[in-house]
Amino acid sequence: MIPTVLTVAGSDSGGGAGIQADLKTMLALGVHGMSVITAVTAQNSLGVQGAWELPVAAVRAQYRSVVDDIGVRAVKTGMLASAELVEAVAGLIAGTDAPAVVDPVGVSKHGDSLLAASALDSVRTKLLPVATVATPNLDEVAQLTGVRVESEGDMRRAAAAVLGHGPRWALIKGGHLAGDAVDLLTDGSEEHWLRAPRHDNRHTHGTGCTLASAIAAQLAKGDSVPEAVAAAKEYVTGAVAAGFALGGGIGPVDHGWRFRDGS
Ligand SMILES: Nc1ncnc2c1ncn2[C@@H]1O[C@H](COP(=O)(O)OP(=O)(O)O)[C@@H](O)[C@H]1O
Ligand SMILES: Cc1ncc(COP(=O)(O)OP(=O)(O)O)c(N)n1
Repeated sequence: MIPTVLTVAGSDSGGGAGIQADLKTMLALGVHGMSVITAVTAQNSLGVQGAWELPVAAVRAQYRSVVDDIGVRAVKTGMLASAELVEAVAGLIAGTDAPAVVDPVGVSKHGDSLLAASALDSVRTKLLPVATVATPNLDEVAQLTGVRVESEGDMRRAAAAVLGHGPRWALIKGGHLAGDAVDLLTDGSEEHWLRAPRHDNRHTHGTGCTLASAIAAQLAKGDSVPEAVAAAKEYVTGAVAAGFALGGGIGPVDHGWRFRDGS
């Protein structure tokens, strides 16, 4: 049977990040993607023009509809917007027997806030403890732990600080550093460095959502966490290399790159 994966995230009307990126990634990796929408954004290549949260009851109802009937092999979370939604989703994940990939989305590439400042504490104390893998970028590491990463050497300290909040694994994404695109995956005892060439392509909208969804898809197919992250890194690297211009600003990564080049 085709593995099922659930994304709990916000909608990006431009189709490059959020729910739309997640479902495209899941299709590309051969799993059945399903969604719980937490917020709707009016968004394009230039930034976020508006955002509206859904009521907690609507989020809970979507989650229950999917999990109680269809079932999930992995869950991925993205934009959760408010403390109330973070806490509700953390509670739902705690009651679900499936690995959870938590992308603690804080701010978009354009600098638009996607999470209320008042929700940070709930992310630390409620959401990170139920994560199988947490995938913060460097801005999110700084927001959540106070650790500033300026070089690869700082990434171990960042990972230790994230693990201190309870996820089983931390994946520190070095996408915002100069040089190779290097990420660090660790559970506190094993350490895996994932290194890929940095593609000199400004069309990188959606990298974080794509990586987290790819990890969830691979976990649903039965990979271990290190195997899932390695496969997801390969997928996102190809998607960044093939990112394309759309609108007047930053275009999306290409979720369909494997179909287009025939590999
Ligand atoms: N220009 C790039 N070339 C290759 N890989 C990249 C590039 N930018 C980001 N990545 C990779 O994309 C993934 C997402 O990282 P990042 O962009 O930091 O996340 P976010 O979208 O949450 O800010 C990471 O694996 C990172 O190393
Ligand atoms: C609705 C929504 N969710 C998440 C994001 C952030 O996506 P990310 O993959 O981190 O990509 P960038 O925004 O950094 O390009 C978003 N923009 N919208």
